[in-house]
Amino acid sequence: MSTYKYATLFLARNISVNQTRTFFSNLKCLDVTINRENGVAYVLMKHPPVNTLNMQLISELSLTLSNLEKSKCQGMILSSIFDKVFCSGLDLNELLKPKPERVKGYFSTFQELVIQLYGSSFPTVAAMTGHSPAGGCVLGMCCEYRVMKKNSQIGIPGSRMGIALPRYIVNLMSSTIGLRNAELMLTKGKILNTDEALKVGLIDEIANDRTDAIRKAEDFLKEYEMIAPLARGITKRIIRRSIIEDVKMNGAADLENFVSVIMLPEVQEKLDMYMYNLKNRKRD
Ligand SMILES: CCCCC/C=C\CCC/C=C/CC(=O)SCCNC(=O)CCNC(=O)[C@H](O)C(C)(C)COP(=O)(O)OP(=O)(O)OC[C@H]1O[C@@H](n2cnc3c(N)ncnc32)[C@H](O)[C@@H]1OP(=O)(O)O
Repeated sequence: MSTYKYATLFLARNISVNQTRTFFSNLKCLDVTINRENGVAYVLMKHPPVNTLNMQLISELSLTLSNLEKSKCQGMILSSIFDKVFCSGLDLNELLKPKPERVKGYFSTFQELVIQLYGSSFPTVAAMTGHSPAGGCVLGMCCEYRVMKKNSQIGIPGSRMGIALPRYIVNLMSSTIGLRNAELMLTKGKILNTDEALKVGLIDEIANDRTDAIRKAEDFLKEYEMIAPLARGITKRIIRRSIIEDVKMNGAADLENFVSVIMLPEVQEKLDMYMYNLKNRKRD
């Protein structure tokens, strides 16, 4: 990230660059810094133009989470350097005309990332600086708290793309917004605006801009400063155990099933049309 962007991010919140340290310098799609004073990690996605989850970004997120676990970080804010988009979801190019082994590896890496983020021992907040469709929504749901910038959109359009979602994604959505809302949202492939998302509990707070989103994320983490990390972590794992265990038990079969559906000609046709519409839609 440029010095200018660091300055705007940190100075806006009264944190000087000297109070932070760069955690990794060799990441291509992420900026990771840790505030020395409170041990909070800022993990900012920076994969232009819209933080599409290609293999590199997924792998870097996974590596970063492993390292944050080892470093005993006190909390993590997952965000984006882009003002309009938090994360545009999985890379549609990976889903179009895929080789079975490649697409299997891709989904398996994403599935592992989901479990890692969902099961992390430290508190996690998504400061969603903009749109968060599909995989972006999933990253947010894996965090414990979600702040989203106003006038953004969030949801999982799987049904609209002709794709039945894997079981762990359905479970994740159900545990976030309840079974009834999840059923309505996922069967329709509904995308919600910020107010609708707040109403069903898909997000917890609305922010005016990215600085406000980060500040609200920090406020959430501050509430844990006086809570024993071990007790907190164990409690979180107990609450989240059933989804994690379910993926361990059924993830492989789920994946096989999912890959065979993705390869179907009618699904490929639908995805192709979806991509065509994305490339040719009127930009706002
Ligand atoms: C369906 C598969 C189910 C798999 C289930 C497996 C696990 C479950 C996980 C949950 C489900 C995940 C499924 C997915 O994540 S599939 C991806 C779905 N994502 C989307 O539908 C988002 C599509 N993108 C947008 O709506 C917009 O790009 C935006 C994020 C709102 C940003 O709009 P804007 O700022 O106007 O930017 P552009 O639209 O111009 O985009 C710039 C550029 O990037 C390309 N692009 C955008 N998103 C993707 C993507 N996900 N994959 C590949 N490419 C993407 C876009 O086409 C533009 O390219 P060009 O400049 O060449 O036109």
